[in-house]
Amino acid sequence: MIRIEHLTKTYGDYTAVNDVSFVCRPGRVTGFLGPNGAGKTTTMRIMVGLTTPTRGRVTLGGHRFDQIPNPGRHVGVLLDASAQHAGRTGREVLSLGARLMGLPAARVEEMLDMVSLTDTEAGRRVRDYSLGMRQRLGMAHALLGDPSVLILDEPANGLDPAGIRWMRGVLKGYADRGGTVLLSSHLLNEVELVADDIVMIGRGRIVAQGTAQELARTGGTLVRAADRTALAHALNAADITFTPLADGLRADAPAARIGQITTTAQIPLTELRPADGGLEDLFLELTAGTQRETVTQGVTA
Ligand SMILES: Nc1ncnc2c1ncn2[C@@H]1O[C@H](COP(=O)(O)OP(=O)(O)OP(=O)(O)O)[C@@H](O)[C@H]1O
Repeated sequence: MIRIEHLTKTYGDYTAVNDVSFVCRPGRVTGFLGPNGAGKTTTMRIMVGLTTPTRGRVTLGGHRFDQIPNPGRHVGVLLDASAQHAGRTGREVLSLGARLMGLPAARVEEMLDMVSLTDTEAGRRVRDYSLGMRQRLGMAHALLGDPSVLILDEPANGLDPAGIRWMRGVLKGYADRGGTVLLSSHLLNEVELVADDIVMIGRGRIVAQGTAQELARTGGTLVRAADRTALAHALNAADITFTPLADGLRADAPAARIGQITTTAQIPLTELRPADGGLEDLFLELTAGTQRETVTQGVTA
């Protein structure tokens, strides 16, 4: 369990992280989603004691990171795939980690195998690794001590599609065995395919959090009927807000509720389904103004 409570980090008069609170639960993957510069890395660095918070605190299994003896046995960390010593080989990086954590040498080979780094690749210096290979090595290092918590900053960066799928499988399997995973990304589709819970951050503040299903539902329901006037009238009568679309409308209520209302009002529907891109719309909407690009209508289609 990771518990983040009222975390704030300021640099001079700039607030990088602003009163952030959330919990990551065992057996679940928590996606930490936000555009560039939102405050994800800063939050994660505070979690593992690399940055001091201005206010608030983080506990991992009830303890601050710096109070955990042999932290690698409890918390696996991958913050920067390029942080490893460039002059060491992948195998040396893992062997050193294993020795520091008091693990048998066999664990190194096990991990190399798990992340599919071949014998030749493991013998190459990290400076000659591709970004994807560095991420694999970083994952091996994070999992080396068989920790119960994983903190990963953009771990899929640089991985090819097969690598991204592999990573998803590793994280899901890890959570299924009871592990706690926090994974950051600025890419929604990367997160929504693997996360059970999602925390969205924009300009240092949490803008939404909940289960992936809950947040997807906030996309509302797409509903179409031949008689649009009758449909709008029925929704108004039921106090359901909606947004008119070119050939239908998006109602701010679950599909089951809309179905109930339109059935009672005897309005034949031509379409009724959760609105497309619920999470994506929400992400773009909630972080609008916190992004560098201007989000214009139609871009999300
Ligand atoms: N040491 C520092 N001094 C001043 N500002 C900093 C420092 N570290 C981070 N920041 C600022 O804090 C903000 C949040 O940065 P952070 O790296 O946490 O964002 P992020 O969500 O991880 O972004 P990205 O997706 O681009 O990695 C940015 O505006 C960044 O410039």
